[in-house]
Amino acid sequence: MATALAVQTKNLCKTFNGKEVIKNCNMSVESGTIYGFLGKNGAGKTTVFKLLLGLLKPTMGQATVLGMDSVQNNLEILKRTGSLIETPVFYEHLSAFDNLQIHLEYMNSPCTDIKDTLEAVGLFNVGTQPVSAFSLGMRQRLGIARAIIHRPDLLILDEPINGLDPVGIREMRGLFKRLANQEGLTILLSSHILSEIEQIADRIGILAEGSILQEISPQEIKEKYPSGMEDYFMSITNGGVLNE
Ligand SMILES: Nc1ncnc2c1ncn2[C@@H]1O[C@H](COP(=O)(O)OP(=O)(O)OP(=O)(O)O)[C@@H](O)[C@H]1O
Repeated sequence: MATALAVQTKNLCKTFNGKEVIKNCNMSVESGTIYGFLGKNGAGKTTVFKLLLGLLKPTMGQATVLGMDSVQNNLEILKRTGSLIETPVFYEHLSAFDNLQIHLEYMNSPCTDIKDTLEAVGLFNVGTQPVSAFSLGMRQRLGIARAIIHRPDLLILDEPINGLDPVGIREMRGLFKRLANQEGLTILLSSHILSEIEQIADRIGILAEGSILQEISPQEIKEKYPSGMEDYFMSITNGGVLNE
């Protein structure tokens, strides 16, 4: 039986000012799985995320997200997707609760369990304190809460564990796994923390200079590189040669 794909790109290309940043990028993300997106700084991960969300238009090629074309159906895609891209922006003078409420109104979502969502991301007892008083990690947690609160089908998270302490990283890992395994969400996330991607991802995509070099499971990496993810990453992004 064919597996449903939540995300598929075909020869996706994006050029900025004559510079080809995304080049014939072909990726496939199966529904209900966690896909870890790896690549060096500047490889193009955030650009791919923006193309999937319809926030950028491809120069060539196509992205299909939840069965829809990223350009023609970008509003519908945005409705059914939760995302955390770059530094999240909030209404600074308002509380976490109020920020989420405004987001729900904007998304026209019937969801009302704001308190539960705040608890799920570990924002207990933040009460009426304004977001301007939040630490970096608290802002990241609120960004994740905003991405999940309207019950999306797809989560696109750009470096979601940035700024989180070890407890927060473990909590978010548990949350993402629960959302994928129990609620069937598809999660596409990037991180530079290889061990985190290894622990959480069902499948890993390696982006280098705008193209997908390989899509592979953590299990396959373990078999091919018993020395670990770091050696795998160094080798694959260095043309198959290990950088000593
Ligand atoms: N709006 C833009 N205009 C011009 N160049 C851009 C624009 N957005 C991204 N780029 C360039 O595209 C390349 C890829 O950037 P991108 O942010 O997608 O990489 P990344 O893989 O997410 O990097 P990092 O891991 O450092 O976050 C970089 O060279 C960047 O300078």
